[in-house]
Amino acid sequence: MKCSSNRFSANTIGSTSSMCSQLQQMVTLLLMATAFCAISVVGSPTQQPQQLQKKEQLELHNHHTTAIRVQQCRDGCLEKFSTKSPLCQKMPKCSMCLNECIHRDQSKATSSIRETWSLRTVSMVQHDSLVLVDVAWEQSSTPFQCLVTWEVSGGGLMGNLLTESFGVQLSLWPDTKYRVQVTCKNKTSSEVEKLRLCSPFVSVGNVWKERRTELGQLVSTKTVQSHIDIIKDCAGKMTEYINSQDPNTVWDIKDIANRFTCGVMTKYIWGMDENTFQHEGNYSPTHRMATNMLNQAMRCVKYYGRTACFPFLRKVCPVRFFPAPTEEYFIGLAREALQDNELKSSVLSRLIQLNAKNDLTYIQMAGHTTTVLIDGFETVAIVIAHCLLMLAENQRVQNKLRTYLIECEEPETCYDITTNTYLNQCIQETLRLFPPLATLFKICTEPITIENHMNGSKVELKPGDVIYISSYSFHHDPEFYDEPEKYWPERFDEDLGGVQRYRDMGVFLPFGEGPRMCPGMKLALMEIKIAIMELIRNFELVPSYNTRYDKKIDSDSFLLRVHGDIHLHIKPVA
Ligand code: HEM
Repeated sequence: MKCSSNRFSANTIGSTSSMCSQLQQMVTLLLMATAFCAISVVGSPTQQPQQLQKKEQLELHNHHTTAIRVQQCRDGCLEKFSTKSPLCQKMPKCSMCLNECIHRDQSKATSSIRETWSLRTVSMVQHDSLVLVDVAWEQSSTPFQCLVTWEVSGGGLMGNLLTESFGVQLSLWPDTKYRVQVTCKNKTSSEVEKLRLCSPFVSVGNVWKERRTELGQLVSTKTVQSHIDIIKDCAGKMTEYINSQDPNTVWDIKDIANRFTCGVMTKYIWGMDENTFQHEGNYSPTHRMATNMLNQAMRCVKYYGRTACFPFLRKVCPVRFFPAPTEEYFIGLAREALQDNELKSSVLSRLIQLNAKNDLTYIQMAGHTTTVLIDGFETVAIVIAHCLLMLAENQRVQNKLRTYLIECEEPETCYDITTNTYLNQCIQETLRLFPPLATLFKICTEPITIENHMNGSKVELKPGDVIYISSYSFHHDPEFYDEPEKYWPERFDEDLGGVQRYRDMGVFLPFGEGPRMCPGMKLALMEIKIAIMELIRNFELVPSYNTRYDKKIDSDSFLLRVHGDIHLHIKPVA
């Protein structure tokens, strides 16, 4: 009897020995009359398909591909552990890498697998010239997919099958020693990804606190302030791009705004200079990936809406939030950028600092980079586009803003997002009319009774209740805002109480409210301000023959935005 193990038994090897003695007793009894069976449990419930492929490769090319093995091992280590870990990092240590990796995997493994699953032989019965062996493992509430492989010990004949049940019957030769392996992966987590789960948006409890604190450092006031020049530089490229085209061009300003925010984000996060304005009629590689990622996320949110009453459908037919190739792309990007000796952005440096403190994995670090990108680039672009549309339609406001920007005695105050300038008022008024996230979702954590002051009725809420708050409804309610459909930035004048007055009433919520309030607000506002300043100082925005005046909202989008393209003329200021 042999209980063999394998490097991919990362989380399981430790348990094998304890199971082994159990099995030995059972098997010894049965085997005397029938067959020998050596069983090892391989893998963990969360193992990814990619790892399965690696395992197959590893075993198939056993003697020829040491280099590949070492590389795979290193990749595995870096994903599982962290950049801090000296494990598998340096070329000279390659030969030791595999052993160290296995060793570390083993020590990590023991506890987790014992809690989660174990493998056992239920029966072995001789039937004619074969032995029918029932092998079973523990049931789980999460959908699993398991690959069962068996081979004659010492190499040789092999069979395999894929199952979603918790046991299989194998037909084996008698008097033969077999090695049976079961590798399970959690269907949900492998098909519905790694990066999304790193966002505070989808986290709760202590995990949320950790993720939120980490992310907060990547978008803190200090970090944002230190990136003003980067944002200005991208805004300068936007001006050059517009100037390089025919002044009579009818522009799709959503597209312009998107190129701007994507350019800012690639520089802000990875320190990469991808001039997103150079790829005319096309997008830069990162812009393309980000767009694919976002579009799929939007489809997924829609799917969640449609299945709200039948959540079990999501288990039967899971839909990815981010497409797998984009996920691989951004994990690769993060890994490369973080391994580079010269860290090219302060976000990367912060991630390394966080890693030193919290021992983050590559996936977690990559997760933070995609959170900043995906939560930021489209929302910010939409606000810029809507603001430009409003300014084009309201020449009075546009002229007043331009005069203010040109005459601004202390240009530095323009970059201060807290001072109540006319620029800020124009942006806030845009956010009021078009809050990109028009509905907030909250989960009740303690019992509370909410009273309707209009008619005295009461609603009792209990922990776990989901609350939807329509910021859009508050923003458009004539009870709080005079002529709510009018674009009138002066409503936020300091003399009238400023934005704070509406926030105090709880009726101005473009970035949400409470502990879950948007952590990217400062970054978003800084980008919007710099883009609007640049364009209004240099250009006049004029509606074109096909500008949408009806402001019909895109009913197909999770983010609130005007339907279709937003067309405008952008003419150099005379
Ligand atoms: C104009 C642009 C943006 C708008 C209008 C916006 C709006 C919002 C809103 C309304 C929420 C929900 C808040 C709540 O439930 O109370 C939110 C959450 C969030 N936003 Fe933003 N956001 C913007 C840009 C960004 C940027 C640039 C980032 C990048 C870091 C970001 C990251 C997040 C994250 C991670 C959450 C979840 C926070 C949590 O659950 O703790 N957002 N955002």
